[in-house]
Amino acid sequence: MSDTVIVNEVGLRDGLQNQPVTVDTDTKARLARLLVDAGVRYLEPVSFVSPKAIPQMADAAALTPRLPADEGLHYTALVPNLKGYQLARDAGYRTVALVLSTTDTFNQRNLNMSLEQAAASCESIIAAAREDGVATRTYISGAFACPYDGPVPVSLPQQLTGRMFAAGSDEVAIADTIGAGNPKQMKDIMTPLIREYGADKFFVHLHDTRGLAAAMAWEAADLGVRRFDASVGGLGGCPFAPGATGNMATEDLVYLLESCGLKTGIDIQGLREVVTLAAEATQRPLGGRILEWMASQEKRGKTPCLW
Ligand SMILES: CC(C)(COP(=O)([O-])OP(=O)([O-])OC[C@H]1O[C@@H](n2cnc3c(N)ncnc32)[C@H](O)[C@@H]1OP(=O)([O-])[O-])[C@@H](O)C(=O)NCCC(=O)NCCSC(=O)C[C@@](C)(O)CC(=O)[O-]
Repeated sequence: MSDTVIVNEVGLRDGLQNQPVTVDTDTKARLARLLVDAGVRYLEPVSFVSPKAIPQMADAAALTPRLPADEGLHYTALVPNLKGYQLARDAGYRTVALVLSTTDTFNQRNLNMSLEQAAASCESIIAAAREDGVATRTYISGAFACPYDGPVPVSLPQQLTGRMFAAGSDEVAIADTIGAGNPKQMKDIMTPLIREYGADKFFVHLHDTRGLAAAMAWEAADLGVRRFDASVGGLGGCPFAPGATGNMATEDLVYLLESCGLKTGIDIQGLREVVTLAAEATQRPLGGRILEWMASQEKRGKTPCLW
């Protein structure tokens, strides 16, 4: 099992999409630069969605050419439908993230589609992307619980994952949208999926609503998952998922993984600078537990020693 982990930074997309303050394009570009300087190599900075649904993402096309172009960076754009896919492809994205939720209600609220319509829409996007040589990652949203209908059986995300792989999705991201899952559920969902498709096909996307994100991330890592989403400072949440608080903070995920011997290539001190700018831009306090601890050490005149 590899000890290298891909951490996909979704702060600029998931993190900023539901902030009451719309962060301007210039600041988003500065945040991206700081993230890359901190060692982040995978970023999901934009979504090509209806500006009426998510005004905070209306600058996706304008932001794209302003993102760092260093070698070795991997960008993903979230797309909710074929139109979004075409916009992302035309903007130059070589990987797109699709969204399929586990219930009719959630798909309806998020995409104005039934579950069946959303699944069929994902299938059309995947087919188009395959023709264009664009890679696809499909989010199975509400994999642990639906924000509207409550807990979902483990068979449901498994079945939708199978359908998306059968359609040709390159990867699947298992998402705990409202942070309602637990490590046992993680194990129950992921074990058969990993056995069937291989751990390297999966991302895990966690929200830390009830404080179990770190335990779930570690459970997934223990099962062999080496790809995670996270959001700097713990920004985030789907605007159409009541109760969705921030994503697992990138700095907490990095601390968890690195302290257990896995390699992320991301520097927590570097992330601190991103969090400072993100907090200023969103006008709210931000930061994971590890940053709180570091600040408390410094307050006592100590240099925080992480490892
Ligand atoms: C899917 C739609 C568009 C359906 O919305 P609709 O109103 O049914 O769409 P429509 O096809 O009737 O079009 C309505 C208008 O939107 C335009 N339009 C249509 N599509 C696009 C597009 N792609 N980009 C830009 N514009 C678009 C279209 O051209 C038209 O413009 P008008 O003629 O009125 O001027 C809408 O519901 C939507 O954009 N939803 C996005 C919702 C969203 O972004 N949610 C958050 C992301 S998911 C998430 O955060 C969860 C995740 C991934 O992080 C994982 C987890 O935690 O679970």
